[in-house]
Amino acid sequence: MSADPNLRREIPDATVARLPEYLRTLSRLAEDGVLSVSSEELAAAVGVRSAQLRKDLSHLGSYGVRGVGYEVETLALEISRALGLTEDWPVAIVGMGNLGHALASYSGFVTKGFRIVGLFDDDPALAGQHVVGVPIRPLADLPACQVADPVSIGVIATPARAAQAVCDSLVAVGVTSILNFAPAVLTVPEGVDVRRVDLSTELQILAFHAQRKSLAAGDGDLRSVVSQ
Ligand SMILES: NC(=O)c1ccc[n+]([C@@H]2O[C@H](COP(=O)([O-])OP(=O)(O)OC[C@H]3O[C@@H](n4cnc5c(N)ncnc54)[C@H](O)[C@@H]3O)[C@@H](O)[C@H]2O)c1
Repeated sequence: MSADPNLRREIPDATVARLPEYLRTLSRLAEDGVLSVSSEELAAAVGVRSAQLRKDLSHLGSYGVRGVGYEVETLALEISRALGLTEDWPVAIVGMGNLGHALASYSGFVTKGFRIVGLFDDDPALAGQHVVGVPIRPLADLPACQVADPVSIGVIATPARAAQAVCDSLVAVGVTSILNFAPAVLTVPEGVDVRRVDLSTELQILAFHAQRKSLAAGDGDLRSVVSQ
């Protein structure tokens, strides 16, 4: 049942994208005192086929036990390890407006191994304020902070027009993982990973599917509204 850390790099991206969902479900089961779970039960709870789940978990070297299934805590630990969540990930957030405040205050980060070590904003009115015990500093302080407590992951929550410059500042101090909330496409050197979170894209995809369902149900009114 143990996962070989060397297998990490061989886990397909599509599987990696499903692992957080498996982990979330396993954590809920553990909280409910469930000790073991079959692949069918876990797959149903997550909303994937059980063959898919078994294949995903086999990439971690985790095959379960016939007739018993998977031990909930062991599997949760294996997935956490595969995702790198058993390590400590120091995070800096740049842009401490509405979104930056909400992200910094989200306690779920802490329990998943992400530790906020730096909060940055160029608005002098925010300088010196504390969120979750961390002071907000101007971005010019980033290099000094990087020496004191190096950042692994940078989160960009500034307006789009500032995002590339902020990204460059993060890359300049050696940050190689960036989560970008700004609606801007960032250019980064090789070896730097950028993931973009875009709520409006997700909403547009939902709207597309909602429209499809309405059209399939013969809702002619919506068709005329959409085509205007
Ligand atoms: N991805 C999503 O789903 C999602 C959701 C909401 C908002 N957003 C985006 O997140 C960003 C932040 O949104 P918000 O509502 O928090 O905006 P906001 O205006 O409340 O906050 C932006 C903050 O960035 C700071 N800032 C601007 N330029 C900076 C720079 N060069 N260096 C450091 N700090 C700088 C500003 O002083 C401000 O405090 C926007 O780009 C917005 O479009 C994304």
